[in-house]
Amino acid sequence: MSAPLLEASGLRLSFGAVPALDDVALSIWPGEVVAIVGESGSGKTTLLRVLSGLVRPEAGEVLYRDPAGATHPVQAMGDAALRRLHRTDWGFVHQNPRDGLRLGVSAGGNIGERLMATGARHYGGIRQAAAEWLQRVEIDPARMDALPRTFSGGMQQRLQIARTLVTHPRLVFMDEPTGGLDVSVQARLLDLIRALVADLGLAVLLVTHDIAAARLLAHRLLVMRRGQVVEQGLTDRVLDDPQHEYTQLLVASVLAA
Ligand SMILES: Nc1ncnc2c1ncn2[C@@H]1O[C@H](COP(=O)(O)OP(=O)(O)OP(=O)(O)O)[C@@H](O)[C@H]1O
Repeated sequence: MSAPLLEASGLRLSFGAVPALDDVALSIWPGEVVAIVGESGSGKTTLLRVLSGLVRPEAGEVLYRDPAGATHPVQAMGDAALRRLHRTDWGFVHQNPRDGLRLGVSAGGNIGERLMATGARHYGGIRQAAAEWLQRVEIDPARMDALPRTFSGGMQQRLQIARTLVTHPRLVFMDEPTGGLDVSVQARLLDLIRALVADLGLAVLLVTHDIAAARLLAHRLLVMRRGQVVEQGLTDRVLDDPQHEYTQLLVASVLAA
């Protein structure tokens, strides 16, 4: 009955002699969390950027299905339509919160701005929603008027997540959302992401080199190596019974670490 939110096929992109994407296909359904794992340089971030329309592939197609069920080739969308999509039905959580936040705007403003971009106008209502979202991501609403630069790295990342989710996107792209944080902070953030994803029924495309994070969050895994998907399947199947030699190495190196 349901159909994929996003369907990609035949994606290719090279940087010089390096094939960052080599005939990649992928679909994601509503409410599904798909992790893209692989070593550094395997093409994960490039794939996320192509899927979200930020970078154009040399070949292949990405189809976006809107809430009414109509499909649109992402690469043919104009800049304005793509920007609107990124503010409404899609969200993007960057590894570095500074890439997803406005540092000169208060914490509440960072959340409120997204709501205003989707048409909210009532100041009291926007402030109320911002306070609720701060609470939801475990930031004291009393910090509403503080600037994000006065926040710790973990708090900034939680604020970026609140700013992204406040407009209830159906699909969220996450690029190493816990990268660069202390291990204890990572664990707490992963738990928070897991709870929010389940509560909101979000579909998430998660890029990570952290197999434990993929195991915790993802229903399905894609393993990338040198621009190709070498293995994919349900998370537990791939991690407990890896078929491809490279996946076996990846899993073994984590277990040995
Ligand atoms: N803008 C660019 N210019 C030149 N080469 C690039 C560019 N972006 C990516 N590459 C190359 O494409 C390949 C894939 O890079 P990508 O960043 O997608 O890998 P990744 O799996 O996300 O790695 P990491 O985990 O280190 O972020 C790498 O060899 C990288 O050096």
